[in-house]
Amino acid sequence: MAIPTDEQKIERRIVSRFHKGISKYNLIEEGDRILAGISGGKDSLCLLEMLGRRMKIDKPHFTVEAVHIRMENIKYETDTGYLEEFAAQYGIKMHCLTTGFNAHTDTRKSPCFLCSWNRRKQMFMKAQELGCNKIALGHHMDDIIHTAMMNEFFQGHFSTMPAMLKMRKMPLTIIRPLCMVEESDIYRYARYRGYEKQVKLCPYETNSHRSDIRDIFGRIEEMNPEARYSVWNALESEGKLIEV
Ligand SMILES: Nc1ncnc2c1ncn2[C@@H]1O[C@H](COP(=O)(O)OP(=O)(O)OP(=O)(O)O)[C@@H](O)[C@H]1O
Repeated sequence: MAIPTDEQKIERRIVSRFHKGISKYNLIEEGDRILAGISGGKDSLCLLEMLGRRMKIDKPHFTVEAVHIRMENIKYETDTGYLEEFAAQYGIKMHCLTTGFNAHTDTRKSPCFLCSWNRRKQMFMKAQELGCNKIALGHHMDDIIHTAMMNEFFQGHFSTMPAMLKMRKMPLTIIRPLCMVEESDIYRYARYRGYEKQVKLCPYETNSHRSDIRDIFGRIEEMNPEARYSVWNALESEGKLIEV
């Protein structure tokens, strides 16, 4: 039997962790209509590829459409043609929407907050217009762990972005199917697969706390390579990964 290449090993690990996350947290059910949020970065492209491939497997039967949202007041140079073609490979329709916000109308809120709030709002509206019951986001295991650390150290509570979150006020559920996939695998897989890097020119993009936490957690993992599983188990045993 042929020895698997490094690319094949990473691919197998991503596919297996993607399936594990879906079944463990029951993220996809028969008849689901999923809208995937695609920024154009490696994580959401990987999400789209995995959903597209999973969709071809017989059970559960579900459908996927994708949405890419641009802010008219932010100089984002995403190649929408590339995103549409990428999605089309898997038989997925990509909707490209443009919206905007005025950072001067509410100076109490940061531009990042306003941008992400508006993006979410557009995503919810599009999902409802398309009759989707779920929205899939490309956050992976590292995002979920770093968020837990940020919430603990800066907000004073033990919580994170859950793998599944049922919205209370609308018939929508947010799912994070890459929740058990590690960022380093996505990073290497994206390079092997030649995912086109999108140019982000956000004038507000400074997320120093998050990148500091990433560095600190990297140090912790050098001390204990099992640290991520420890944090994950703590989140799971405290019921923080599913909100229904
Ligand atoms: N402009 C956008 N349009 C649609 N969905 C988006 C957009 N920006 C972000 N998202 C969704 O929100 C998730 C988290 O966004 P964030 O900006 O934190 O991404 P990220 O960690 O840089 O990942 P990615 O590599 O996918 O850009 C993305 O994976 C994607 O599912």
